[in-house]
Amino acid sequence: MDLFAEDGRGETAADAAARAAALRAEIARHDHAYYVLDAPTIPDAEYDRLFRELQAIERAYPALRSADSPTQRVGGKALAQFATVRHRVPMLSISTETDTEASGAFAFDARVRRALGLDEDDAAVAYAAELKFDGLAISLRYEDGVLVQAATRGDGETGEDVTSNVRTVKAIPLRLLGEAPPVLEVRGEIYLRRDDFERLNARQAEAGEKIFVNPRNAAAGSIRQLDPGIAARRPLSFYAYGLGEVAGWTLPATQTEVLDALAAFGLPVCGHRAQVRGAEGLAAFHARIGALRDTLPFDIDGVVYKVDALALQQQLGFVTREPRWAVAHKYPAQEAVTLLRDIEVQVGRTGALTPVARLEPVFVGGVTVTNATLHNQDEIDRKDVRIGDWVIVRRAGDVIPEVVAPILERRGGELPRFVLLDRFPTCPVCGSHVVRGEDEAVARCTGGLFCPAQRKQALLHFAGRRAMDIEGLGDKLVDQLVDAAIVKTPVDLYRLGVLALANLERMGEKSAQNLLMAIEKSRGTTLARFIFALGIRNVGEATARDLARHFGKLDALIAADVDALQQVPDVGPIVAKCIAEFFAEPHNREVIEQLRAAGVHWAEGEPQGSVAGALAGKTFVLTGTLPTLSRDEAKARIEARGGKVAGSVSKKTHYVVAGAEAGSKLDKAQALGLAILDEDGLRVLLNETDTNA
Ligand SMILES: NC(=O)c1ccc[n+]([C@@H]2O[C@H](COP(=O)([O-])OP(=O)(O)OC[C@H]3O[C@@H](n4cnc5c(N)ncnc54)[C@H](O)[C@@H]3O)[C@@H](O)[C@H]2O)c1
Ligand SMILES: [Zn+2]
Repeated sequence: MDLFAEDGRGETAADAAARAAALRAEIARHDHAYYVLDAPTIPDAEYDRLFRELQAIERAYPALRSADSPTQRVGGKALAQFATVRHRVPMLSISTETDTEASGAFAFDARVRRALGLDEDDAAVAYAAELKFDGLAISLRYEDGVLVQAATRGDGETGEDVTSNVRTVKAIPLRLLGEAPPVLEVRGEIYLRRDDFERLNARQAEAGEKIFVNPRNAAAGSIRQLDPGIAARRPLSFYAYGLGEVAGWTLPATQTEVLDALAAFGLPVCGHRAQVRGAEGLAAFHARIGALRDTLPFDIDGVVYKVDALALQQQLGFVTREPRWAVAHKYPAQEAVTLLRDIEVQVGRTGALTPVARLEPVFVGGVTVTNATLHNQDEIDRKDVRIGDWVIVRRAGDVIPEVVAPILERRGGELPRFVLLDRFPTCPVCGSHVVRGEDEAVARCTGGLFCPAQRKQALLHFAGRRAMDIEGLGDKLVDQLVDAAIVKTPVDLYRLGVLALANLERMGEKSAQNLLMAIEKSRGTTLARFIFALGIRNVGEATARDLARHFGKLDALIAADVDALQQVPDVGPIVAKCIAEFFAEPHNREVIEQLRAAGVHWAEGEPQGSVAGALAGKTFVLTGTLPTLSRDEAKARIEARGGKVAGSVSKKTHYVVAGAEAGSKLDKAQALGLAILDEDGLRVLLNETDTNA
């Protein structure tokens, strides 16, 4: 027989029963993922919607309200691996004011006043207003001032004994300050700061371990670790916000004084709290903290209002799982679900391609978000995000919105994996080909000389003192020239006239003339400088010099394959690949041709070939700082030619290479009358100075 047929609602009641059962099953699944596994699969806002729907059905059909409904109890469940702790004073949940606007404060105040039997003539109620920390509730039991036990909330009646993990949290005192009572149970929240969370996740990713969805789950996952050694390595924080069992202590009269007392015992109590009066006071606090929220170093999901007087709290009491004297007043959620419509890329100043998610617009963290970063291909693979997925988007603080994870249960059928290089074999900005090094997470546009996205960076490098040395062509000028589309590639510099410059802001005739002269002067250069000026990835000044010496002529370098390039001392497979890829891009070769046609020139030489063995049997000692070579570079060069580098000066030393601030080694070398070289002298010996360098 249909249980609900007799209430006259027939179909509807049966439907409601089916819907309630489905919701309970779904909520139970999410509770397990959230409270037991610390790995939710949907954002809290989504969960809250399901929960409220179930509450609404149960209100309409009270017969459906079963003891096992998630609406009737506090969420968690103890992990079997931990010993259980019976809470002598239950740890409850807090009801949530669904309205995120100021009116939420008025609704709560009205309920409190009604329950206390106050009318309009009665004075405003005093409240303690606090932050709602987004972490894990914990109960700390101090006996005679010593921490003896720490427990999670669990189902509110029994929690998990996590004492050894909690002992590793530095913010939690192991012994209270001052005259501590025989028994004092402190309730509070263990949380992770946002920066600590980012660092933790970066470390987890590097070690190939589980990535946490948000700081709350990371904090909960850390405290519910079976190995306290792991908890100890997680930088957890703590704030106290209330009391559990207390014995041998006269309670203060208000929540405000309770927190003052806890602070005096040496427990961390958050400074963002206030004692306020009436709904207006609550609403003002909500607004003030709302404006501050993004700048806080940790996540909050709202504020908590508590009736300040403990006597009034007692009078108000509890309903099922929640006290009547407190409420959580939330802010717009920092996580939301939306559809991932497409993945595009953004090309950075250095040519790095960053995948960007194009989203169905969604309101999250107080703004409408349409784009979110996906970081790089590795992240996309790790999260297994695909175009067409429903995804969780997170925007917390001032951080760029991020796609956290796809909701796999909502993936309709097979979606193709996203492979950046397949989708973008060429740069969307300039059409040059895109490569990704084996050792690199990042894909890059190879059109360094040509790509508009890389223009400013490329020009600044080209003009640099150690490259083409164009004096006066700095940041601001490059910005102006590029923004006004006067200069697109370095070739345009050699086509500049006074007229084009005259239109620029803050550019007098004198400085225009000077700049043109500097550009003119740079036409005559060396091959080594020119190669360096091209801005080939991983080709620094020293490598450019090696390449110039080894190949002698630019065309020989352009024609060299990866094997030929690796014949050059210090050029390994990665650098060789970067060079080959650069010259393989027709856009780059075009710009080089145009530069030569514009009169940029250098003396070409003969290839120097291998220089191995030239310094065989010679011993060097390095001291002080050389102008361009680091200690390691100098050593590598000497050794590449068969020489030896020793640590101390003796009669057997052949050469001492001395740079700035050389110490006692130089004195000793002088005393022994040894040959002393500066960097230029060393280069002569290394056969590095010829017309090309
Ligand atoms: N995404 C999911 O799958 C999923 C599943 C289950 C629960 N949830 C989320 O968990 C929350 C419900 O859990 P809940 O029952 O723990 O309620 P709650 O977290 O909303 O509120 C109660 C808790 O607030 C904390 N709190 C923070 N600051 C406080 C302060 N100043 N004073 C007192 N308490 C303070 C305490 O830890 C307390 O246990 C909801 O936000 C829900 O969305 C999400
Ligand atoms: Zn490009």
